[in-house]
Amino acid sequence: MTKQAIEVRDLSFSYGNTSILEEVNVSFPEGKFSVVLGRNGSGKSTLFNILSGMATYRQGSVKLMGRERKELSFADCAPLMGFLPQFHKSVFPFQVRDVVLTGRAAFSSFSPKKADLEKVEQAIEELEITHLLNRPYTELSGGEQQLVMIARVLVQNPSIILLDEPTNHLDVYYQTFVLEKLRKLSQDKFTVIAIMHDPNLAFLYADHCFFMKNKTVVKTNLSNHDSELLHYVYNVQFTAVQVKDKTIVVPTL
Ligand SMILES: Nc1ncnc2c1ncn2[C@@H]1O[C@H](COP(=O)(O)OP(=O)(O)OP(=O)(O)O)[C@@H](O)[C@H]1O
Repeated sequence: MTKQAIEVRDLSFSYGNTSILEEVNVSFPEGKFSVVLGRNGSGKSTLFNILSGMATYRQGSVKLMGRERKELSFADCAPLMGFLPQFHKSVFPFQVRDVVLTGRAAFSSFSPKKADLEKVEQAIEELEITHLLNRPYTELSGGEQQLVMIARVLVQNPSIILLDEPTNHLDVYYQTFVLEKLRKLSQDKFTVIAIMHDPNLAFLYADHCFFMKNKTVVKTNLSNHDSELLHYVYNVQFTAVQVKDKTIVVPTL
């Protein structure tokens, strides 16, 4: 049986009196690359903020590797989950090397060890951003900052990697580069869960796609590529076309 890295049961969440999530039930399988899609404001980031512990839930259950999320301490969570939030602005001109190193903070407190520095070098090399190593983070472009923040999550080496729009600001080369990397990480037994906006990139790279609509994750028997499901989620008519063994969808003209 497939093991679930995250199990969400009957989760509801409100900001003040405004209900954002209602009765969400979803499980993200371990060692797979899952993508969450849905229209703007459908609650994707809110769900991720709850999964990552940035927002606190009062109704329902969220289990990470079988353990209730709100009962886990910061130290419990660091090896379990790394999170790339949607917005990450720094006002301090720290060098890229130091920003990435903060991903090891939960493991090394204030005195990084040789192994921590090696992990930083390795992540920076893996993401092909060695040329940025000594640059102030605040002077980087949006896409460069995004890559630095992905490296920061990787050095944490968590079992579950949660990314809110990881391809934000990235050019086509880096979009495919990062998605390849995420797919490879899932093949290496990491659980990768990302929010994305492009259904085609999700279909090309992910093992599973989940759609949010009407404050919850859609339960459906329809396949991901089904134009009927996509119409329901996005209120746009889609035409599906076959490219080799892949299905691609385009808005119907
Ligand atoms: N801190 C907050 N206080 C009040 N309402 C909020 C807050 N954060 C988000 N919301 C509202 O919650 C709803 C869901 O927002 P959320 O950011 O989760 O959506 P999303 O699906 O991630 O959207 P997008 O695709 O645009 O990033 C929106 O209506 C938003 O205005």
